[in-house]
Amino acid sequence: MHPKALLDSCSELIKQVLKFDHPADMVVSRYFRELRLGPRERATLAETVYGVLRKKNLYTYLAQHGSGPVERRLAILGFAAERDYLLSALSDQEKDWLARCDQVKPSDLMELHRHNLPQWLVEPLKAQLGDDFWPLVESLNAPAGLDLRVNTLKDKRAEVQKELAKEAIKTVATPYSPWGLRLADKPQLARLDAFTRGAIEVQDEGSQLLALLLDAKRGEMVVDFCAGAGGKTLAIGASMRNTGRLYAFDTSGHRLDALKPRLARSGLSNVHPVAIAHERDDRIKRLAGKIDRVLVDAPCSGLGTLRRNPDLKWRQSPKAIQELTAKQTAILQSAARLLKPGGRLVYATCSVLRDENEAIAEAFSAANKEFNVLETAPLLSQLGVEHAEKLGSGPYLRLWPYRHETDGFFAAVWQKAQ
Ligand SMILES: C[S@@+](CC[C@H](N)C(=O)[O-])C[C@H]1O[C@@H](n2cnc3c(N)ncnc32)[C@H](O)[C@@H]1O
Repeated sequence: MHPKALLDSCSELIKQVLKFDHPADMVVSRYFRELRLGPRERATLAETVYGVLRKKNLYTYLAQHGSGPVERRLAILGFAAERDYLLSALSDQEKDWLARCDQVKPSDLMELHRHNLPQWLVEPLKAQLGDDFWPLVESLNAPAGLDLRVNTLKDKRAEVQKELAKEAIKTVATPYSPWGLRLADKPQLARLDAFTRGAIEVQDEGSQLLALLLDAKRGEMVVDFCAGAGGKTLAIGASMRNTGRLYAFDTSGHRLDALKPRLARSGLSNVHPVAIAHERDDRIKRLAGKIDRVLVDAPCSGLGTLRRNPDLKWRQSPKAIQELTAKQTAILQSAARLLKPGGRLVYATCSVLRDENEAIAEAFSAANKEFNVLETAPLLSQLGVEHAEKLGSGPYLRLWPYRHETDGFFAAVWQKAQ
């Protein structure tokens, strides 16, 4: 594609994404379906759009000056390709403006243009993180790597690693999860035999650790309360060695449908997907007091996944967080009713906000004296995780992209009294 046409496409896609009426990944995929593009052009388009979302405050500030439609100026600033290629698409006036933008130093900028966050997010993060605010911001504004989870029902991690190496795919074992492989690049995975036979799934190491914390065992009755497309369900089913019964609940039948092909590949037959109307659905009530382990991977702001979903910081709001916390509290309370005496409850989110994490866990503990908090670090050590003490914050699991190279995650674990 000619650079001028590619830059025009970038501007058009940025215009669509910045309406924020749909998630960015959905808008990008729809655009790709409509236009016939090669893989390199797709990569440039997607990286340009994501780059603009990551640095929206800075680029909007720089784009105040210059000429032409603002989306075009944003596309020029974020254009994810060689500089010479970009310059060949620009007018002389645009080249001059870009040269002036290049001369702006970080020290000339206001804080807002350096952290690229909405103001409502800055105060809670600074209060929580202190000096770690800037390392967190930098890590959230960088692209994420790619992790795989090896399905240990099918193969051992070391064997899959060798198999991938034969396909020239370099990986290293993830430092904490015993099931994980971290990829050096982003190869096409769907064509690999390891993928089609269900030996690997894409899953961030942090997500793997949440499933590990449930420690589901052979023959147990287990519920994944907010199973979605089943990323964690698959890991839990494998740790149950395909025995017992694993209910995958979700209010979205559409998401549960996406679990089905993954289940077929995984070789699991102990998983029972159930679309529920809400967290007080009668089908859940029938299971009250009968379940050994329950995972609540709660609907949340997703602010721990900004490396992958940078649009979320612009699509969330204090009001949305308030509504989410009410929902999280209600779901956790209903899910807890499922547990047998002695059973384990895990509450998890991919948010970095205290309100969605510690605050929910503390309120639950205060209102439910029969549930005792278990410290996550010793639990993970017992499960073979090395340096698990680095993953804890008080009794809870807290993962941060700048410390652990995972998305931002939280988990609290309780045991119901006998
Ligand atoms: C964080 S996502 C789950 C991701 C999934 N566990 C995974 O590992 O891929 C949260 C899920 O909660 C579901 N959800 C929202 N409200 C719910 C409710 N009241 N009861 C059960 N699930 C709910 C959403 O549809 C969404 O799929």
